[in-house]
Amino acid sequence: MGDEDWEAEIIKPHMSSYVPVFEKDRYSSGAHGDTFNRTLASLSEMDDRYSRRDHFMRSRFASGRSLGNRDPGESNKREHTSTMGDFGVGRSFGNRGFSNNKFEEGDSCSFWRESSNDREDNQTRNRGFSKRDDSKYEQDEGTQRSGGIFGSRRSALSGVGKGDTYQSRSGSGSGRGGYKGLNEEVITASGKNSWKSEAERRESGDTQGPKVTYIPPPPPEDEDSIFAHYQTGINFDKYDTILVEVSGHDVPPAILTFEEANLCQTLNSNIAKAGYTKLTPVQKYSIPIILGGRDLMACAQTGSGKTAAFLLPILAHMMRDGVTASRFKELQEPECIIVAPTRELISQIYLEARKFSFGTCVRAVVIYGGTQLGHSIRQIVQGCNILCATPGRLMDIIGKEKIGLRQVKYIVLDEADRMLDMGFGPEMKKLISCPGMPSKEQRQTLMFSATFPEEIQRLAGEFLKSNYLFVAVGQVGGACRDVQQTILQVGQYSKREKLVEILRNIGDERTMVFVETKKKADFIATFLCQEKISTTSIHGDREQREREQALGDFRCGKCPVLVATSVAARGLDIENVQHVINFDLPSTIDEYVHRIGRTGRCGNTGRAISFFDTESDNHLAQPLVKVLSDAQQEVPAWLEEIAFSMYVPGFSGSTRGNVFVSIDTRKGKSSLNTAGFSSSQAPNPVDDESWD
Ligand SMILES: Nc1ncnc2c1ncn2[C@@H]1O[C@H](COP(=O)(O)OP(=O)(O)OP(=O)(O)O)[C@@H](O)[C@H]1O
Repeated sequence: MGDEDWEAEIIKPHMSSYVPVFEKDRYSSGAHGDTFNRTLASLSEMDDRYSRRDHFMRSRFASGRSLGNRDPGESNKREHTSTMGDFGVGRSFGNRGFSNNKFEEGDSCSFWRESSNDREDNQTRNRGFSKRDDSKYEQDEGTQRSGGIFGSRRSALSGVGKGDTYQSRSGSGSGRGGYKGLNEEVITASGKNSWKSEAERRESGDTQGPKVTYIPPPPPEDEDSIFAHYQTGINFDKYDTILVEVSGHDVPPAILTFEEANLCQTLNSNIAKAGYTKLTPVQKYSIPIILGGRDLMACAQTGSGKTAAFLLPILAHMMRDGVTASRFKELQEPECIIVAPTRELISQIYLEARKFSFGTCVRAVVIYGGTQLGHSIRQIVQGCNILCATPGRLMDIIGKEKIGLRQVKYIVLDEADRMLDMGFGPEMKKLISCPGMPSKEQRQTLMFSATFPEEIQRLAGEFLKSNYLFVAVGQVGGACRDVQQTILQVGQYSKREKLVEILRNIGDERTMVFVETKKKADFIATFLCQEKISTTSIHGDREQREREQALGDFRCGKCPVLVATSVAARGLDIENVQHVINFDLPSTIDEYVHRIGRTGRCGNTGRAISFFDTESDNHLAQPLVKVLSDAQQEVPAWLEEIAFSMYVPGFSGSTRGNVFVSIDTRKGKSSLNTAGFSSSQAPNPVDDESWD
């Protein structure tokens, strides 16, 4: 069957009554349910066709299931042949006739070759916006309460709202995940510079579309939930053996115990209630540096306690400086601003801030896109010492003059490499040049991540005092050694079968499955539900309420499988995630390191299995070999062969995957990359599609 047949076939709408587990409760009837069913029907139909095709593929190439044992050259040839014959290499289904409503309308082809049409910023184009009257924030714009991220890690989040719909992709603009891209400043009707990009306006709900009405549920108030935590793992003590390097002048000595930090009694009590008895290496070094008033860039492996490494000394300073209890005011002037790239991550950081500031007069507030703007403002005006925010919502609130920056003493960029890259860098630059923002000499700027590409480190200099310190725990950009990494050679047409096989073996253990695009996340989640594997999904096209519900269902074990795009790759700290599966490998090795870091946290062990498709992933072979060997993992011989074959000494042309030049062919941009395994500054379509 040729490409045309395939496309024509899969866009036909079909009815089906099937509703997957991950949305089952919601769609028993009504128009929305119909929509959803129709969508699923298309998927289901497509799935059937796909299965037949897949089956055809397998029977054509009887060894298709054991690609891992094949000679790479042979495998390449086979996969290539089958792809050419059936799906058409180089065809971009995604470029044909997709619009915002594509998913609901049954245009659900292009799961395998889609690119730009699955991107966040495409969905925002040509949407107008109107500036809302600030005073409206006091009005109740309607609520859509449901379970959310503010649950104890142990508590189940339940209660899917009645009448919920699966219309996150309906083009309403309400609560869509993504914001990115056009960063032009906007002069509003009042002549004020709103500091907002088009995408930010959409994130804030400041568009002509329906208003964002979602109000996240309040965080738990009881002490047990606030201090709920999971146990450190058997390898926690091994952190002590990791080499730490601190560069810069006049480095304060590391501390070895919490007592040495000389924190106030309330903080010490909170640390104890949180179950922290011993410092992790990044905490040992960062806490005295921050307490000493120095700027810091810290790079430490995933899951090794970076959040507390900045929160504790900031809180200690605030307490020492006699921070006053903030009270209701129209304009709040926080002492600390923490930014992170995703809504779920910033919510998590907020919960940590709330935990460590428990019993003090410090008030932390979180604001992020996809929620009602009025709600964010209401939270802020009640008092705000520590503001945790995603960049879009932050700039929005600053533009609305609800936040004054004159008192800012600390700025924290979590996932700093992501915050400074092409996607968020412009917002961050705007933030530090906002009127009233103290200069870098007058504030303390702190950056944390598990990865820090060199070019981003250079950019970071603009934000930091010249005498900043750099802490590297272990290999910069290295993977956590507590994660057992396995790379399997799996062609794209065998991936689903392999995934099911693995998940059946895994049983009920919590597993995150990463895929390349939002549509594919839905598709794979639906497919797994059809296979009777309880699954939910999180990506930037889902409404915020749905994203939080999905995360809640995953956290509490209701859905032990979470299919995610890169929106969930960084920072999320979920108890008991035992497995990460890269159904699709990410485009950069840094992203790989973050993804697999969702397991093996805090001294616990975990497993990561990645499907390596020789049609699309060869550029990752070299950096993967490096990451695997640095983490003392077994390196498959076939991967080494591919890595070796990709190596062209002295060549600096456009070959994707050359170790000396990293090129994102989808952007057509290249950047020098000495290690060959860091992300380029240019986000690619995959990145674009998944961030908010
Ligand atoms: N000293 C400690 N003792 C016990 N648990 C700790 C300690 N420090 C941090 N933790 C816990 O370890 C887990 C991981 O911490 P955190 O999320 O801060 O890691 P991270 O380094 O920021 O990871 P990522 O790079 O993925 O963002 C959290 O549950 C946190 O509460």
